[in-house]
Amino acid sequence: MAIAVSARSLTKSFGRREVLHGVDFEVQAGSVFGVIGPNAAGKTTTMRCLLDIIRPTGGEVRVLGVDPRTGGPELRRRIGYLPGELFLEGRVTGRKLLSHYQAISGPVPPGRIDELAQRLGLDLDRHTRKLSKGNKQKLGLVQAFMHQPELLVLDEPTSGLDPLVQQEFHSMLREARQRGQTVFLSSHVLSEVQQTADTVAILRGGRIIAVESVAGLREGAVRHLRFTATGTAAADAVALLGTVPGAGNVEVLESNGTVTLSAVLEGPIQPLLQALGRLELTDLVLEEPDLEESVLKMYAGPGEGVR
Ligand SMILES: Nc1ncnc2c1ncn2[C@@H]1O[C@H](COP(=O)(O)OP(=O)(O)OP(=O)(O)O)[C@@H](O)[C@H]1O
Repeated sequence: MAIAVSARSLTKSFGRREVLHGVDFEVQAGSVFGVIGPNAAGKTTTMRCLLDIIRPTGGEVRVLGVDPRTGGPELRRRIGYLPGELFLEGRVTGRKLLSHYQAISGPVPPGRIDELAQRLGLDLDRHTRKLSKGNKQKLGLVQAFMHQPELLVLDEPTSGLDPLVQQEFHSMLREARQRGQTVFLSSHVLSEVQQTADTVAILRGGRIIAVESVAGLREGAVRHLRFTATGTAAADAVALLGTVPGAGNVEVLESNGTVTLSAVLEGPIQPLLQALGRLELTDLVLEEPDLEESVLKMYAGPGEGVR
């Protein structure tokens, strides 16, 4: 599959201080790639290198097959960029500002700006400097998405958005992916990346410490489960669960001829389902995996343990 964005041994220093220490990654075309990491990890710096807002000190970057240093306006038009901090101080309406951006970004399908603004609940006729933080963010999103670019680079896209608008944004991401657009986004929040990305990279202290498929993370993640069965002895149910790889922390409650077991599962669910198929179940709850714990393990450096 084609690679839409790549970085090889990317370094960036500000003065004598190196903040990216040799970052490597590849983003498959048509995928959603999420970079998560704590404050000052280097997420914004990496994105700025991709857009040639700043220049790398060393290493190699390719964006849509081009070196961003030589891509110029032609490459810029193929990208939609939402910066982490938007400065919208002009005395213009959102509509006017977007039509100005349109001259730079290239053609926007008719009706597209109004459609996006309506979906996000943004009033385009208000002056930009009077907009709240969340509404400025919406304007930034419309600007990034409006010309349906091949690549979307989104720095903390949901920051300041309320949960309903976040949902709408997630739908916009899904649609972009279905259209074959590539998305490179950053976030502090794993749950967001978990919902939207195919691949997640963990950036910490200017280094990529892990790149994982979200499906892989999900498979290795801890899930909580609970089930109730009839016609079985508690000891037999516990023994059965003991045959499932990755099942542990088993707790049992027996009452009125039913047995309720709760446990955690750290591994694939298929063996669990096979084992449970041998029981007469009256209830089963298998929670959505919490990837937080898996990622915390990655955040922790050698000897630091999980915080
Ligand atoms: N223009 C600059 N001059 C000097 N140092 C900078 C500059 N831009 C970023 N830095 C430093 O580079 C490091 C990485 O910053 P960056 O903004 O890339 O992190 P981030 O992962 O995006 O963090 P956050 O989540 O807080 O936005 C920080 O220590 C920051 O202070």
